[in-house]
Amino acid sequence: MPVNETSGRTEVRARIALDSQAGTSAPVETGTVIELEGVDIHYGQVHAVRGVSLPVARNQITAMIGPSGCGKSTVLRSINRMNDLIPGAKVSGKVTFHGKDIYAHGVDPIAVRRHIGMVFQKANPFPKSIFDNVAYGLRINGMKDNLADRVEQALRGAALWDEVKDNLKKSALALSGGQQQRLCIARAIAVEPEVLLMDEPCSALDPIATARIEELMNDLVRDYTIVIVTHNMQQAARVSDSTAFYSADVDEAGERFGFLVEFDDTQKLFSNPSDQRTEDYITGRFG
Ligand SMILES: Nc1ncnc2c1ncn2[C@@H]1O[C@H](COP(=O)(O)OP(=O)(O)OP(=O)(O)O)[C@@H](O)[C@H]1O
Repeated sequence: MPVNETSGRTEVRARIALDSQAGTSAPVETGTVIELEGVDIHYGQVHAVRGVSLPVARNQITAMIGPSGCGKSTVLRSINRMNDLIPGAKVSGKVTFHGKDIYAHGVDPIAVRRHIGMVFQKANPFPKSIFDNVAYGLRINGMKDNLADRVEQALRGAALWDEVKDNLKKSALALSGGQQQRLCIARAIAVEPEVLLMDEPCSALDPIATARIEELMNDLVRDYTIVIVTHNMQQAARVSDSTAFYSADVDEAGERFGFLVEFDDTQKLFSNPSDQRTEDYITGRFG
């Protein structure tokens, strides 16, 4: 059951242009921030993910669940063009951000990632100070004014400020795993993205650190749209508003591929799924 409510924020984020040309058309404000339409993803000759369509709603948490290898992370990476960094990876179909195709000619993937940030499975702080980790994206994006304030705000936003405020010059590598993951969240939100993609952000954490991140997600969703990949169905049920359940199958040629089985309101998907395969998975009969 979703534990958060969509915030009644009155402030509407300024619509964002992905490139200079894109800024010329008046954007339409809708509840959908990102839309995947018939997305296919290849790794070289392997057609790993087929025909995924789903909307991502603003200021909500969308979870992606499913068995290992069904393509959850692959789909997640397609949302901010992280797959561009994998040799041989190719995304076809359409991924739009506020109605604009993020794969269109002329769209800068770095600009996409600035608006759609990512937090990875394993915390990956740079071997730098806590301050410099958070300031890193600000500096490379030219957001150098009020640097200390921005770093503080990001650390507060990631619920880490109180723990590190007296040690900002200390190496980030000296933090605990849970603190490192919150530092990575601070680093991601410092550049003020609109969307946060989280790829199994708690899988390396103990239950206490996991609970802190879940609590944090609940706070962050007031200001950000979140998409999380998780192996943990209970986590998806606890934190998300909508859930996408993926599975894998084998085609006539014997090639394994992942696909979206069902996408629905989290409460509905876990209590009354439409598809037998979802029911089998959530009740542990998947085999
Ligand atoms: N960098 C890559 N190069 C080639 N194939 C890849 C790569 N990354 C993923 N794949 C393949 O794509 C398919 C989907 O993998 P993906 O990691 O997206 O699944 P997943 O559902 O996130 O799995 P898990 O839950 O185990 O992390 C798998 O068959 C995998 O082997």
